[in-house]
Amino acid sequence: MKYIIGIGGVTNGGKTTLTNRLIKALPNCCVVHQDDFFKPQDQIEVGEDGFKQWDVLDSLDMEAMVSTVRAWSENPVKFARCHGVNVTPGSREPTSPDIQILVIEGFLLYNYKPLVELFDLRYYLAVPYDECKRRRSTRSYTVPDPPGLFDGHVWPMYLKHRKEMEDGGVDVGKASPDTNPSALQLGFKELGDFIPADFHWDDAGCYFYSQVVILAYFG
Ligand SMILES: Nc1ncnc2c1ncn2[C@@H]1O[C@H](COP(=O)(O)OP(=O)(O)OP(=O)(O)O)[C@@H](O)[C@H]1O
Ligand SMILES: NC(=O)c1ccc[n+]([C@@H]2O[C@H](CO)[C@@H](O)[C@H]2O)c1
Repeated sequence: MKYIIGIGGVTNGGKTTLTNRLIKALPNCCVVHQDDFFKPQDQIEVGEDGFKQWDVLDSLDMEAMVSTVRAWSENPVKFARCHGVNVTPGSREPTSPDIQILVIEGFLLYNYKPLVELFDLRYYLAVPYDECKRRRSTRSYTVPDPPGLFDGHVWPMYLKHRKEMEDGGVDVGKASPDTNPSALQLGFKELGDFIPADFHWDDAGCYFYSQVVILAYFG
């Protein structure tokens, strides 16, 4: 059985942190980071606002990203071995099936149709504006943020893409893992098995951890 899990959401929402937890805890688990598909700096357009437009789909080679995901789908075992992931053969017993997992982590996973339809599970991490801005101000990317980028470009693009995703009907939230067979097969009845112990599942169907809200869709 193959599963593709998306860890999407806002910049500095904790996607990499959660992804690193998941890949340690899950068997036969490969990872794809969307940030590895940024185009070279000289190909990033400068907007009318004067900022390089990093936080848009055009700044990413999404075709190459989808090809990478397809390469995993065609032969997960070969992909895992090529990427140094230890492969444990599962038994053919239904109770312990042969499971291969791909975790895809990134800030714009659910706005590109050829990618969005490949996920079996979608997570979306969100943090409030103040916390996001604070975290971002401590980060140093390969190309450092110029003054004003967060308010002038990063946050407005996050809001725009989130709205597009929601308007487009991409479901990232409010489904209970208790009712979904594919989540159960992965052992996701209690997500806390895989992520920090102080996560909790609230009545509205969202996970919380520290300031992070996790919306999860079990498709
Ligand atoms: N649950 C959490 N509670 C508090 N702080 C967190 C949590 N998860 C991550 N952080 C902190 O938030 C910052 C961003 O985390 P991380 O790099 O995982 O985010 P990200 O979503 O992958 O960011 P980006 O993709 O924009 O680079 C780090 O300083 C990390 O220590
Ligand atoms: N990784 C990079 O090359 C890079 C360069 C410039 C900006 N960023 C930022 O990364 C975030 C997604 O993780 C986006 O908000 C980009 O602004 C990344």
